[in-house]
Amino acid sequence: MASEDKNGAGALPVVDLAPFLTTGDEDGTTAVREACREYGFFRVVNHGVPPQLMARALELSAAFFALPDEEKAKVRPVEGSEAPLPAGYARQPAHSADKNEYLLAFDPQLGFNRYPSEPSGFEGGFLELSDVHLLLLLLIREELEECYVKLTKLGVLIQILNECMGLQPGFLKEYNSDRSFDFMALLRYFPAMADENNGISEHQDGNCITFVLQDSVGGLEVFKDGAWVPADPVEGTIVVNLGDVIQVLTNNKMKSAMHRVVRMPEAHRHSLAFFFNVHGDRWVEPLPEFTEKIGEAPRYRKFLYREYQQLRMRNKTHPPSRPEDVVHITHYAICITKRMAIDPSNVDPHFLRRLLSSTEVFPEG
Ligand SMILES: O=C(O)CCC(=O)C(=O)O
Ligand SMILES: [Fe+2]
Repeated sequence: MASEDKNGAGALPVVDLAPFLTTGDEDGTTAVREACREYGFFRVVNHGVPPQLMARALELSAAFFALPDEEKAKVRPVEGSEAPLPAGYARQPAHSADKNEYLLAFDPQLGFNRYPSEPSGFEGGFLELSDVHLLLLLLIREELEECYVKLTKLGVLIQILNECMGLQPGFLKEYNSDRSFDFMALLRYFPAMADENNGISEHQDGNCITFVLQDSVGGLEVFKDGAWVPADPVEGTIVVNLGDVIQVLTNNKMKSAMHRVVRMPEAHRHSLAFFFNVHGDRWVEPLPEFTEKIGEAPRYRKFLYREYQQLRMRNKTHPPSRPEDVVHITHYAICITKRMAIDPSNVDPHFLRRLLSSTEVFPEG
C-alpha cells in the first residue's frame, strides 16, 4: 500500500489508496503509521480525485488570481465588503499582498461562497471584458465545487488513520462526521525577491488533516529529521499532512507536520489546500488508548475545537507583537516537569542537552 518516494520528488512516503477505495482493504497501514509517527506527511496516489480535475482547478485558480483586484474583490470577503463569511473567519485585505494571496471556499451547500449572478445577454455574441470575467468566475465555481466535493470524499483517510491508531472501528468516522467546518484555500504565491523568499513561515496546521494540490513550481517544504525536505510537485498526487487535532488525540504519538512554503524566483506558485476539520463543538483531548490504557499521562488538557480555531484566527487578524504570544497547540499542553536536585557547577553538558530536549520537560507543539 505504501512505498518510499524514490524519484527525487521529496522524501515523502507514497500511499496507494486504490486497494482501500475499491475493496475497503485496510492492510498496509504500517507505512502510513510510520509516516504519521515520524513527521506527519505522506503523498497519496489513486486517491479518487481525477488528475484532470486537479489540473483544471489549479489552472482556473491561476486565472482567478490574474484578474484585476476589483474583480477579485467581488468574490473575496475582503475588508469593507459585505460578502458573507462563517463566524470567526478573517476578512482579507482588498489588495494583493506581497507574499501570497488566498481565496477561501466553503461547502457549496452552506451558501457562503459568493459568485456573481448569471451573466445575461451572451446570445448577442459580443462579450464585454467584464462579461468574460463573469464567465470565468462561473466556470471557476463549477469546477472548484466539483473539486471540493471530491476532496471531501478523500476524508475516508480518517478510516485508515483509525486503523493505524488501533481505535475501535468507526470511532474517528463518527467523531468527525460533520463536514460544516471544512474549508478550502486557493493560494497564489508571488515570486521571491532577491533578499526575501518566505511564502508561509514554518507552522503546523490546527485542523485534523490537510490535503494539498500544487502546480509544478514547488516550494512546499517539510521538517524531517532536523532538516527541511522539499515536498516537490508530482503530477496527479496529493500531499497529505496531519494537523494538531490528530497530534492531541494521539497524545503526541502522531505528529502535526511542521511545514513552510518558500517562494521561487521568477514564478508565481498556485496551490490548493483542503482543511478537513472536526466540528467546532467537538471536545479535543488525548484518547484513553494513548493515555490511561497504556499508563501515560495526558500531554494536553481538553478544549473545544471552536475555541482553538478562533484563537488561531486571532493570530492572523491581530498578530501579537511578541512571537511567544502567538497561539499554538502548546497553549493546551500540560507541562510535565521533573523535580530533581542538580548541582549546577557539576552538570554534564550532554546530560543537560538531553534533558532540555526531552518532551517530558517541554511537550512538543
Ligand atoms: O501552499 C501550500 O503548499 C501549503 C499551504 C499551507 O501550508 C497552509 O495554508 O497551511
Ligand atoms: Fe499549512
